[in-house]
Amino acid sequence: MIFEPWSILGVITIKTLIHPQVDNGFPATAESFAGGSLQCQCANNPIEVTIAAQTAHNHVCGCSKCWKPEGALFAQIAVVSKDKVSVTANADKLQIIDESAAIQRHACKECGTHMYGRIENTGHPFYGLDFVHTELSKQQGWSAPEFAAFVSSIIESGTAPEAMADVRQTLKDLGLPPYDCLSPALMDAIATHVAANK
Ligand SMILES: N[C@@H](CCC(=O)N[C@@H](CSCO)C(=O)NCC(=O)O)C(=O)O
Ligand SMILES: [Zn+2]
Ligand SMILES: [Zn+2]
Repeated sequence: MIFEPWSILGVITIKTLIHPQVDNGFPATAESFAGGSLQCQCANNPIEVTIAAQTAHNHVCGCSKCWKPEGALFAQIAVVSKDKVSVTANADKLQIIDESAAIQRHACKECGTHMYGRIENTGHPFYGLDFVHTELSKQQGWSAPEFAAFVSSIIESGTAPEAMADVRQTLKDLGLPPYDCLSPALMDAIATHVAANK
């Protein structure tokens, strides 16, 4: 949250900030968009990851594991088939943050930016999909965010529980329905996978 001095008649307005890519609205998905590249935040020799497809299920995520830019309350993250993801520059700078996590996040050793998250467990409902932060791309047209996931989890990273009503209302106003896990469509997909593998 920040205090903004654009008050009218001396009333100070408090705006809840979610993520720089959504705080002032966001462009719609470009239907003909077919991919682009992501760069880490190093000034020299940035890692480049090329994504040869449009992304899907873009969302803001409040979990403590997804990479967030400085000062953001949420991460913004989408999925794409892992077959469409390749490291095209400075791969030697990548390291896996936590090998035991379901989503293994490959991050820059120098600037800390997460470049892609990969699921190695072939039995995981989302095996085959990589998690990527399209805000790291100079191209425009990536799939637009659709919902907010793991909203209550921001409390784990220090947000006061009393702020949650404002956070949820801000997300609704932005057109990002808030959920405390994933969206109903993704939760249904997980449950369908579990049922099919009993
Ligand atoms: N309260 C926890 C939740 C973490 C969590 O379960 N995150 C999800 C979503 S990440 C992308 O949307 C998940 O699938 N995590 C698996 C993993 O990170 O390996 C917290 O905040 O940490
Ligand atoms: Zn870097
Ligand atoms: Zn997350």
